[in-house]
Amino acid sequence: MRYDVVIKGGNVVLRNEVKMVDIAIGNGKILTIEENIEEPANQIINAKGQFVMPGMIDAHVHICEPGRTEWEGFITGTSALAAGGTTSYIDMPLNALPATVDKESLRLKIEAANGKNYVDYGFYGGLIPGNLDNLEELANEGVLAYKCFMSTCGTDEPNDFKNVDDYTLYFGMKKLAELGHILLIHAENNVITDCLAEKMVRQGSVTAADYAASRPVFTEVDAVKRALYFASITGCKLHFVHISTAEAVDEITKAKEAGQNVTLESCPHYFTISADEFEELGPIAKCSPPLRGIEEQKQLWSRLLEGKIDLLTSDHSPCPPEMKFSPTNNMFEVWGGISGCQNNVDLMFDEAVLKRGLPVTEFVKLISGNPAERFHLSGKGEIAVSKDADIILVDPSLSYEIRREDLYYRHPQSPYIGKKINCRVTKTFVRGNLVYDANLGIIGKPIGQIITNNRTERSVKQ
Ligand SMILES: NC(=O)N[C@H]1NC(=O)NC1=O
Ligand SMILES: [Zn+2]
Repeated sequence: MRYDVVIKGGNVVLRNEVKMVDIAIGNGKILTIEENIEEPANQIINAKGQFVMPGMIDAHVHICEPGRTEWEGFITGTSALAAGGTTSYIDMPLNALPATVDKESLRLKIEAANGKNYVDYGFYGGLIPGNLDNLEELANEGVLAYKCFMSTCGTDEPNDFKNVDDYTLYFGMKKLAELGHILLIHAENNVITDCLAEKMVRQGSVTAADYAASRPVFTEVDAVKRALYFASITGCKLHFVHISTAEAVDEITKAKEAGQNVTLESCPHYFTISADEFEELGPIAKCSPPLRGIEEQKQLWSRLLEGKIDLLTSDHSPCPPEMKFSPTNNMFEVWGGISGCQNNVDLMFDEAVLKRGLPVTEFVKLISGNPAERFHLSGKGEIAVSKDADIILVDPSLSYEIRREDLYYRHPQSPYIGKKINCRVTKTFVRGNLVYDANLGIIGKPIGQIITNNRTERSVKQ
């Protein structure tokens, strides 16, 4: 038979081993994995010396379309994802307008996304005060899970997202437990962080260090513990987003060991940018929870290397440059969110695998296998026969410097500009289609397809 693509001679990262084998692809699927595939193919890729692995599944991305497309749109955001070695992502229910909190707003998202994605995509629904009765319709329309904020969020703009109160958190969990769905939680104690922020601003303490001090470690840990308790009595499955402290990881690990259905993610910036560097970089590196001190960062690294972190995600949360600027250098006034989704794979492969010796099979679980399993993306997350051919090539000997002009974001800003990375994503295939090549850039039309929560088959609505 004639294959569409054969990837030859790479170090292929399988579930539990790395093997030098060829991969044959047809109809978007992996058809054969063998040494020396000789059958003809329309496209033969020489992967010698490179790692061939499943593409990243970035389970935490904020595409701000519709409503705030000037912050980040599907075309620009997913170009960046493809260039960074991501082949699927899940879009957060906030930062677009309206926020994705009911059937109508989800339909607007689906409509806006249609035909504009270079990689495959799914959606989260939001849990906010007042939408308990909309959770089921969101499930029926195909959301992959739900997200809520325990810290303060949102603006006064109509239909923007809102953080939960404890009533909504508890009864939202009860409802989602009935629906069998996962609730993602941004865990920070809003009362304490808001009061500390107000106090800091009142006394004119508005530097990066002051901002970080207004969101201390214990405010993350406290929120994690409260959510775990609510989940233990409601039976809701939880996933904690962007965990920034070892103590929070430890609380979640204890709950897992006690039998709770709970997972957690962290993001490259918590491992690669310290609080001191935040002070030097300024607003571009502002996020919440804030970047932590070097000692905390070391502890977080040790948790990652011990296998206690389930997923790596970007929390790509972009905005226009003017929102990252304060004329009075007031760190509390600028947007909290880091543009980073183009440098998940290379940055963390460099830091975790090349510099710290994390086995590449474990790395692949963090970026692909675990998110696929957690969110039931059944055709994805692994290089295996019959899986989608969502495949990336990573050259471990190609170093490069991140330059502004190479970023595909709507606004090419990133705390990583100028950073040298000791490996490079050279090709990205989505269901067998080459969508990015390091020498050619983004290739062809946006071919990304929607992934819905139909658990038996992936339904494609395009
Ligand atoms: N609204 C929004 O994107 N918030 C994100 N930004 C960030 O730094 N943390 C978040 O949760
Ligand atoms: Zn986020």
